[in-house]
Amino acid sequence: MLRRYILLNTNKFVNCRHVSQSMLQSTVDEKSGIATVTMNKPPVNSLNLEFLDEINTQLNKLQKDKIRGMILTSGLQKVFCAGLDITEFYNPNPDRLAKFWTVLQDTWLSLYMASFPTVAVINGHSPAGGCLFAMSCDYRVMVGPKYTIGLNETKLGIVAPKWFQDTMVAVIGQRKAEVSLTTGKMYTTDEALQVGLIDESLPDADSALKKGTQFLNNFQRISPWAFKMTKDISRQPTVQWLIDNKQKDLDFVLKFMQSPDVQKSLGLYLQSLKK
Ligand SMILES: CC/C=C\CC/C=C/CC(=O)SCCNC(=O)CCNC(=O)[C@H](O)C(C)(C)COP(=O)(O)OP(=O)(O)OC[C@H]1O[C@@H](n2cnc3c(N)ncnc32)[C@H](O)[C@@H]1OP(=O)(O)O
Repeated sequence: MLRRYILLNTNKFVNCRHVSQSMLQSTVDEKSGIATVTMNKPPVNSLNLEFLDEINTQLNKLQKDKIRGMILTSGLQKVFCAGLDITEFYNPNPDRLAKFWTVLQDTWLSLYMASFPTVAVINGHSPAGGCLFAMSCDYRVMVGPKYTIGLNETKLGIVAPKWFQDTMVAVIGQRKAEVSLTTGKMYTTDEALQVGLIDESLPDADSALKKGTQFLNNFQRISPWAFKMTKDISRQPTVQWLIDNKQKDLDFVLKFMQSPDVQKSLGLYLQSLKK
């Protein structure tokens, strides 16, 4: 269904096609063909099975609609995305955990290999899976200086899977990624800019959205086909492992997450979050 829609929040698009509205709001600017996808799952945009499924469905729809670019951002006050929903891992139902992990794999492949250019406007904290989503976009603009971003899995007593790690290596390089991953480092906006984890830092969400749009406008004069082929060649080494090893990756997660030591660490971490 198409209807005129004015996006509330900080984005000020008029003349937009409203694509969907639930935990995810998506609007397409009719003139530029740029979609703004806003995650809106209070309190922290944690990625559970249903939310991931919705994100993946939306990404596939935008691809079919042949949009010219996408901004991924958050509708929440101070969190871009808190990463994977830890309750999916704690005392899990194995069938649900398997579905959850498979949808995560598929969503990451859809985002990382999107046929259109993508920008993450990181308008809040972005730990773990939130950082993965941001790193999977083609450009990152972060609102500073008070938010943090990074792959903090070791701090939870868990391990970032190979494809999370490879995504970080592709952005900041092997050495910096190794130190960052082993220490579970959360970077401030300034540190993230210095290390190359983000491309730009802006003082407020409005200017960050403008910057993101400016980046996407670069592609007005670039053939979508040339863009996609170039991105595929550049990203193929990072995605190929997961494409070839989806079942192996899933089996490992199922085993790892059901081990008593990991469950104990997760329980303690969840408790500390509640405090
Ligand atoms: C082989 C490998 C196998 C598996 C690999 C698994 C990989 C996992 C990658 C991940 O993404 S794990 C998730 C890691 N995420 C985090 O560590 C983030 C934790 N959260 C925070 O640091 C903070 O919540 C925040 C900075 C994002 C926001 O802070 P604030 O605005 O102060 O909110 P609260 O901390 O008060 O949280 C509100 C509410 O939300 C709950 N919550 C927060 N994060 C999560 C989460 N990721 N999953 C589930 N629930 C979360 C928190 O417990 C609070 O709940 P209440 O019931 O107390 O309201």
